[in-house]
Amino acid sequence: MSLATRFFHRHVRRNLPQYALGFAMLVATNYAVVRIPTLIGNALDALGGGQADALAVGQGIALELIVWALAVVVVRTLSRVLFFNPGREVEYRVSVDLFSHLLALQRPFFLKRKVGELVSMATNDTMSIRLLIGFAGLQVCNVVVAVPLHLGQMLLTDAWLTLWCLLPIAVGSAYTMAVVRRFYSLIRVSFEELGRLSDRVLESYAGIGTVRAHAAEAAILRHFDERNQAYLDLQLRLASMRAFSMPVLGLSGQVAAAIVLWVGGARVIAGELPVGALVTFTTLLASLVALLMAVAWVLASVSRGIVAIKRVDEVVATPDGLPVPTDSFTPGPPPALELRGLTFTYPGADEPSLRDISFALAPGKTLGIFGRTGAGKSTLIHLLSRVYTPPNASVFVAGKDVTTLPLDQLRAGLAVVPQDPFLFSTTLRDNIRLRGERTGHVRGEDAAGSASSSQLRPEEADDPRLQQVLRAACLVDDVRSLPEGLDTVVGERGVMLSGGQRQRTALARALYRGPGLLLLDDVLSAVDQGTEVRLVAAIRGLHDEGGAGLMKEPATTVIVSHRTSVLEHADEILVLERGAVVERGTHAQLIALDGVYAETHRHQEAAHHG
Ligand SMILES: Nc1ncnc2c1ncn2[C@@H]1O[C@H](COP(=O)(O)OP(=O)(O)OP(=O)(O)O)[C@@H](O)[C@H]1O
Repeated sequence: MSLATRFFHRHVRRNLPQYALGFAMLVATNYAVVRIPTLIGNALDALGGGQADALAVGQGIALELIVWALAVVVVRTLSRVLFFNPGREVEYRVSVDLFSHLLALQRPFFLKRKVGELVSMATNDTMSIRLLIGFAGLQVCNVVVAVPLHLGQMLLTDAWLTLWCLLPIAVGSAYTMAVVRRFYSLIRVSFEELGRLSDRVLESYAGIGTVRAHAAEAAILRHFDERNQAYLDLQLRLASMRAFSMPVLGLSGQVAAAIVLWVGGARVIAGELPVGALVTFTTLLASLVALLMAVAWVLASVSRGIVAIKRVDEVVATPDGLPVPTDSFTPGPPPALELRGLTFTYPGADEPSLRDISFALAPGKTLGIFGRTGAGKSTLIHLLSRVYTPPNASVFVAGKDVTTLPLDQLRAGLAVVPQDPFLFSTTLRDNIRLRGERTGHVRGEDAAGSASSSQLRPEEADDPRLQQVLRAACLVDDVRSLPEGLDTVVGERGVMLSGGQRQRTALARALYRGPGLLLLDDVLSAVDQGTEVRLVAAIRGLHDEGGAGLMKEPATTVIVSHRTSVLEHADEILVLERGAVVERGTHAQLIALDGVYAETHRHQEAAHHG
């Protein structure tokens, strides 16, 4: 199926009735527009003919003119509404389509495409599509209706004159088409340049703290200026192309008008053409030239719209890269977790980041992952949470190969707290509740109560589960010190919070969902040792605080850390080096082994006590 057909079926087809009605309105508008000059010509001929009832005839025609003019106002307005509104609906559908597909696309896609480029696409390109479908669609349909009607009426008025004036108009139109073709090729470049410009702005904004800390404002401004200048140059080239094409078409219209006066005037003098017919003809010609000039203008919108449709389609047609699920998964009780000889190489990398990793973790048990920086710890978490897809038959959750499971089902049963968690610029409460629902093996008493919304008012802050989670994540004192407590808006990406508070908020978010599988990627790196001890105890004890715990059973937990104190109570610890397991066992076994883990433990203990 071609892109045009696909786009039509997906986004435009359901508005066909409106377009059909709008088209009928255009026919009516143009019929009236063509009829008016004919009436004016008839009135002039009646008045100049010297008959006794000339005045009455002229007045009758004047009244008819008023009726037609009013009709034009009504049908023209309707035709605009019937074209412009669907244009907005199409823009809405394209935006939803693009956004939902972006949500489905996986990490490798976002490594290739810049955020600014995608933001520009979601705003600038969708707007260009709206202009194509609404404004340009109206103008193009108008021309399709109006040009034959105008030419038909001109031919009826005087065929010979019509042929004469078509010549310069054809030359002007050919020139405009050539300009439009060049215009089209530059539009794509201009869209890409705008994407790069947006990306530069976003990146500078995101890194504004670093820029200021290094007094790098001038360098950043210079980079921005380069992109901005490139964009400006392109826009100026496009504007001058458009600026030239209009007057050339206008000139061809003036030449045609001069020919009409020259040739037509001679025929009027020779008595071969009534004056009224000449007036009708020149009015129709002026209207035709105005139409063609509007088309020259609209063709720029058409070019932009077509380029935008292609660019958006490239994203929407990008496969999500996920294997087709053949099995299903019901989020619920803590699952068993197993790795069988997992080896993984990042797309485009030469060396594997994980080599032949195997372990089996029973439901509710805790696995610790220890290793130096770059050892592959986060990669393991990425594969368990399926940020990247592991090779077939290497990662098993509840005995099922994760590559056979639908991603949404798998993710509904797990919670991952990444190393550098993301907070939304909303309240602390909404950041913790996030989806306003829970899916895991949570206690029954409040499972129903808070599933509905993330819009709790302050007086409803006593969602018991939220309070439990705040205690577990050691956030109670922090919440008290915030100006509006849980209703404090934490700023862009949580700038109002410290690194440790952000980490604990992300931990609270994960615990709130009561996941069966909990994946913690070095989440305690920014908290002090005292808080760490309390957090570890809380994560381990969530299920058994004398029946008041968050979960019925302990979650199956994978916890990554540089600190041996965090991993002390894990049921098994894997020590990774350059992607491979070099030591494994419980804390006590690893200390007895006296390898890299034991050595680090001694250093950390000495640092802590010394
Ligand atoms: N997207 C990627 N593409 C290619 N290589 C990557 C990618 N992400 C990580 N790597 C490489 O994989 C290896 C393991 O990285 P990983 O982030 O898993 O280490 P880590 O143990 O979590 O380190 P740290 O403790 O510093 O977070 C590193 O050599 C890293 O350069």
